Amino acid sequence: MKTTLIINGKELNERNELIQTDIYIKNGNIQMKGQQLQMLHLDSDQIIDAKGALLTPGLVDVHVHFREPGFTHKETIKTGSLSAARGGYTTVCAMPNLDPVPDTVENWQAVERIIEKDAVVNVLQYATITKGLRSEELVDYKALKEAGVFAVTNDGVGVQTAGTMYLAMKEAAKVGLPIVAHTEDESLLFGGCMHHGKKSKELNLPGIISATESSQIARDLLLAEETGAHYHVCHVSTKESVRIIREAKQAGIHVTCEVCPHHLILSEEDIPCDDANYKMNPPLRALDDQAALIEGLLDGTIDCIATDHAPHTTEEKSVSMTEAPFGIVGSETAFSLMYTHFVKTGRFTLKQVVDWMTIKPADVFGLSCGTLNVGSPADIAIYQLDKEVEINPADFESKSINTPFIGEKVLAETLYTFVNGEIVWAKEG
Ligand SMILES: NC(=O)N[C@@H](CC(=O)O)C(=O)O
Ligand SMILES: [Zn+2]
Ligand SMILES: [Zn+2]
Repeated sequence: MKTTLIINGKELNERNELIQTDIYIKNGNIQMKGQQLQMLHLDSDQIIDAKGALLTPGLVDVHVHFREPGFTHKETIKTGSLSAARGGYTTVCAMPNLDPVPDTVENWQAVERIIEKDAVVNVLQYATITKGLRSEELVDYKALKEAGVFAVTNDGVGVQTAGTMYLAMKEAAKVGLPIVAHTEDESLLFGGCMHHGKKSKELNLPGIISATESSQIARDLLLAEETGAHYHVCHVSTKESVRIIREAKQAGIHVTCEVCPHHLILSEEDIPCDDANYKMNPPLRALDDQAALIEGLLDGTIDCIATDHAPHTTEEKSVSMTEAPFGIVGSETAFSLMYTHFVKTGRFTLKQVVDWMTIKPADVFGLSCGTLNVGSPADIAIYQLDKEVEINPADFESKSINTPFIGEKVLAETLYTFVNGEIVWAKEG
């Protein structure tokens, strides 16, 4: 195993100050941290000069779609994990809307084997809440938990019946599995492809009302209260969702939630025309929703930031929003976009953004990652904060390029990503 010395890095302290830091990596762990470690003449196989760049814990993304097995023309575990690495992510949680669906120990272990073989970052694979993602039969939570599953979700579809969700929470709670929910009441969908509001009227496209999401969260919060389950809400997008989650937290219900960079940065007003690269589920909402998400992060109602990296082919995305699949890629641009839009503009501190993308998501599921503490695995991202680069699909590691942010100039470029002390991604040159 290699030993590595990273010199001339800058690490954030608790007061959001950048402190000169060197990191010495041995046996895959952070062995030592401090200033002028070079003076100690440690034995090191390689020295990486960070040249004043930012060192953060490797980012943690609790919501990605890697499409393998089943949809490998969109992404694979290999390309998805490389894409995560390029964004500075070192631990990601992969959604189970796959084929075959990981709804049994056997199917879940089959995905695990591909992860073991191909993933360049740590990938935790979700199992499902129900068989085949249908709101009918529960999966065997006890067997899945014993096999090593950390949480279950039907992401991509909502659990449509309250009875199924109630039983799922009751059974999952017994074995300590969090229920992670994509909340969408299909009876309130009415064929919508974007937020029901100003823009859907302007473009004359069918809208999705906010209650399609929030009413199912309301139902589930009460079921979580009843059952004591840990209930985590995916990609919160409406002001009503934020409000009821805030109230639920105050009432002591065990609820956590995530928000995506695109819902923080964009609103329906930013959709220029019928362009499917602006189509994702949940959709870009109104300006007051966007404001509520930002406020929700700031007051702790929203726990963390997750990308919902959802690759689809260019062909699938070159049709009308009414026809195209929902979803945009996000792993490679998340940190740069958050830094550029929120830190550079003074709306969030760098420390807040880093925490929401590292230790906070790790804490939601009790994962032992997301820090640069001595003794922890050397999962590290190095970012050059001050250089502007254009988001260019030619640079993407992902198989897919479906994002509305192409062509945007952003700061905070990833220079290196380390997982267990090994470089898994490095900027060329
Ligand atoms: N977010 C999306 O718009 N799409 C996701 C499914 C999901 O996360 O709901 C996908 O799998 O493509
Ligand atoms: Zn979803
Ligand atoms: Zn998703």
